[in-house]
Amino acid sequence: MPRKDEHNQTTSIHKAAPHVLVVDDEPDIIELLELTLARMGMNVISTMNTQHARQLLQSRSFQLCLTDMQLPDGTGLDLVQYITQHCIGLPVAVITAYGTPENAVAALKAGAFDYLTKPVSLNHLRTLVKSALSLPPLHSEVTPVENTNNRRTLLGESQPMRRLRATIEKLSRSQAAVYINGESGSGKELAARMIHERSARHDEAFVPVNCGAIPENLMESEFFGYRKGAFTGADKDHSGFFLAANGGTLFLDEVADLPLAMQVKLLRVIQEKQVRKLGDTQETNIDVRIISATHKILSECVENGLFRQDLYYRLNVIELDMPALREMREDIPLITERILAKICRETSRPICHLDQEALAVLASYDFPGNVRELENILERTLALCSDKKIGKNELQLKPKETQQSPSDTPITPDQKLPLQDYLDKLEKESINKALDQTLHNRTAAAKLLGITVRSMRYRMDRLGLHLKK
Ligand SMILES: Nc1ncnc2c1ncn2[C@@H]1O[C@H](COP(=O)(O)OP(=O)(O)OP(=O)(O)O)[C@@H](O)[C@H]1O
Repeated sequence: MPRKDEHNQTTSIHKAAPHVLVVDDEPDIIELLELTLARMGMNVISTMNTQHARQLLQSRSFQLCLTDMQLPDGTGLDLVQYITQHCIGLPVAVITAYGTPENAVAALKAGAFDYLTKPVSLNHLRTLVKSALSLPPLHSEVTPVENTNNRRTLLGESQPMRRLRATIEKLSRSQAAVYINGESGSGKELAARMIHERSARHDEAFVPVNCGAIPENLMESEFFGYRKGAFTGADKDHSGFFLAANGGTLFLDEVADLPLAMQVKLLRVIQEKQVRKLGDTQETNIDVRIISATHKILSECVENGLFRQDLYYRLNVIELDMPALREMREDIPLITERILAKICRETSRPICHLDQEALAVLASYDFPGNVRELENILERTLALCSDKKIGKNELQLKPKETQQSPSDTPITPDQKLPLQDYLDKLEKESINKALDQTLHNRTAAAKLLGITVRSMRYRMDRLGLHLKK
């Protein structure tokens, strides 16, 4: 009997059963998906082309859409784009042919929740469906003031911060690997937590790992765990980061610091979705979302041979750039007030405020350590001052910190500057010299310094240097 375009599994219809739209032109796959989903208690509607899928999406309400990539009248990607524009909040997953990872990445970038590879593994399908259906309801967090449920959020009302929060909201409705780039203290870990807390994985663990802080000889046992007796001192079983994060999110901070040998092992685990503890003979299936971050430029680490390109592509499906605090100066007063209120609450003291002059000093400061540095400055200030109104002197910013006394004299290490300040000064001088020599041609100056143009741009931004017009 010829297959009709639409199959309504009336036998399994239940009032509260989630509705799933399946779009595929292969009868075998439709049948497999219909059977599996019906057994999971879903109400399935199937169609074989994108045009009919659009009509169904317009006329009915669904809780999930599964679509093949290659369809007779278009691609699954078209459908993902249609859904992200017209059915906001509806998770859509694509089914890609084996060996076409670029399709999966394109779909994730376009806003797909996740992807399945053919031949479809029923285990993966079930996990995907359960995750998609446990997504929390969509809500807008473009304005954090509306955030009523006490979850931590990135503060700020500037354009970059509002855009960032909107992107985080979108990313939390996907399973894609996210790579967060930004300066130290700019909120990378907070962004990763926000993605996790707003995702289908919010009830499972968020496991943050500082890759730069683990001794190389312990890396494998820390990441993959071990069985009792695997080595001297292994007196009990240990889960390791991957198993601890199973079902949840693993946050790999300072990922550029992973040694190359460990990168190979990490890639294998991410690709296979299986982990084997040291001393174990069995692999365990894992379902972990990876979010990674570094203050370095990862693509440069790849260029320099310090980071594997294949792992870079796995981790960097979607890139999130954290703005530096000095790029959102207008937010400094608001963030300052919120941090002050928080410290006052935590230390049970009356709420205090900065006066206009003190706020102006902070608003013009460059914050190389970003919001973390602002937090430290305010904590120090409140620890030393009991007034309700805080003036600029109470902030105790050194002249260098207020950046009101730039010195043109060359500095040497004997001047006992903090190392970072000393290195920044040297870097600034070299860049300025190269720019002068090349009549402010950034590309030529970068070449002269033996760095890429991207690195040059990043360093100039970081040091607050501008090209002369
Ligand atoms: N926009 C923001 N609003 C409120 N708090 C922020 C914001 N950005 C950063 N913070 C706070 O600043 C501190 C540092 O943030 P976080 O640890 O997320 O930075 P990071 O980029 O991961 O730093 P590092 O690179 O050093 O690991 C945290 O207490 C965080 O809550």
